[in-house]
Amino acid sequence: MAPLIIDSYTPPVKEKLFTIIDNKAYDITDFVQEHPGGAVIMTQLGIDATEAFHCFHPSSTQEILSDYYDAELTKKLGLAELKESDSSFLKDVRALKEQVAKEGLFKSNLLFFLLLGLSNLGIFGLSLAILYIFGGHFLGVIASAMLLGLFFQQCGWHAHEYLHHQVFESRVMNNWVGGYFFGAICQGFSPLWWKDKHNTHHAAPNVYTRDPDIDTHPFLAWSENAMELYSELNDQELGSQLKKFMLHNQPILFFPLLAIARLSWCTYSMWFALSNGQLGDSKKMFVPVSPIEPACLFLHWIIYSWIAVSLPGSWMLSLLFVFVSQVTCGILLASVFTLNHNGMRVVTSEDAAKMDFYTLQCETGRDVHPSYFMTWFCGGLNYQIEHHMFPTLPRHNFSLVSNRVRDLCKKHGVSYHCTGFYEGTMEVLARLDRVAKTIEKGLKDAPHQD
Ligand code: HEM
Repeated sequence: MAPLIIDSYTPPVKEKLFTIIDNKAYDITDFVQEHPGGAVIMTQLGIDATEAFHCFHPSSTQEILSDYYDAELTKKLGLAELKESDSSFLKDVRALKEQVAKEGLFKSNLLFFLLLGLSNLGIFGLSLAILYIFGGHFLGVIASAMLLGLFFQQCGWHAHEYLHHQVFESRVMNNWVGGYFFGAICQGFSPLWWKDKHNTHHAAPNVYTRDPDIDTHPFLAWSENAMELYSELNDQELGSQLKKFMLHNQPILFFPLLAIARLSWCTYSMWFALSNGQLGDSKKMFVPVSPIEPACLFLHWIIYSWIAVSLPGSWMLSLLFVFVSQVTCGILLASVFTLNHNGMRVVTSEDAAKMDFYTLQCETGRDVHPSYFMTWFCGGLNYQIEHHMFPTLPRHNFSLVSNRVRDLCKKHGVSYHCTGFYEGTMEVLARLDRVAKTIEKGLKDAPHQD
């Protein structure tokens, strides 16, 4: 199943950073620090990046690719002898992608996205109207704040699809409407922080140490591989005791943690935007952040604070408004988000290198049975497998390709998991429980060092 036979050629070129695109090797040693897409490029070092490359770039990037083509590297890699990928699944998915493009399914219906955006702004308007009329009563405040939480959640989905370039052909328009407007001003998330994290997740979903979405230690451990992170625990230290407590109770702590997810993402966003993409970590790769980002984020917090403090009742009602809107959004966003991959197979980098790009995407993703409500509520992310295979496919066309993806998976014996919202949530909790128990047992059985 291995997509390209590059492993055996790796040793002579270790000193260079390279990646393979369409059977050619590119020397990206000096380019990685300047890469406009940031650190995601590091997930594709020394491996076949063909699919990832075509997923993320406009066709214009192809023109600058030749600047990095390395004849010497190519010679060392013996690329002349490289044969085409031997994964029949990969070939079939490429053919499906061509067919889907031929049918025009990558083209978005702008009216659909306009109505979707307007209906969500309607939810915001309703939240404000309730606050205006019933803002002096705690029930009115709770109802308004819950609607605001729903509005925030839906803005997250809008930002997601625009920043995957599903909507407009113009990347600039997608970045403005989805990134600055829905993402930063309405939702309070930095579009670049999100892209940096989310695109890395797409390039390496559920790959241990590479996918930032499963890097939730010490709050939640998603795979037994995380055992190594607990091996140094010392019962005398408060920090260690706390980590053990979190691990032991992770299925119970899961929902309270979801509730603070939004605040955590907003904090990271602001930090990312103000630290020019480095999050205070000097080793993190530089991502140039436009000053428009922090400006939009400040605007978000000014408008939000203004709404909260201008409530007619006491300051307790203002606090209630903030609390309920944050918790509602955190739970609504994260309960969908965790269903996408959590509790599904987690692989090591070595395992991932042996899988082709699409097998990795299918086997680590979970679909949730679609209905009009579910697809709206999840922002189309209930078609997670299809979304990962074709990230630029607009939400309204997922249903037109999902059967074909499922059939291909069946034909090639690749896992395709689709379940209900409740059953998926139970799977996530069961995984948390199993991982916690396995790690605890491993720690108990490990020989003690004196
Ligand atoms: C030599 C190889 C590469 C070159 C020359 C290159 C070049 C670029 C350029 C010019 C952009 C800006 C595109 C735009 O204007 O929208 C970009 C963005 C990006 N690149 Fe690369 N890239 C390379 C490899 C990769 C690889 C291997 C990955 C993936 C895993 C990757 C992921 C991305 C992502 C996620 C973005 C951000 C896209 C967005 O803003 O929506 N790149 N790259």
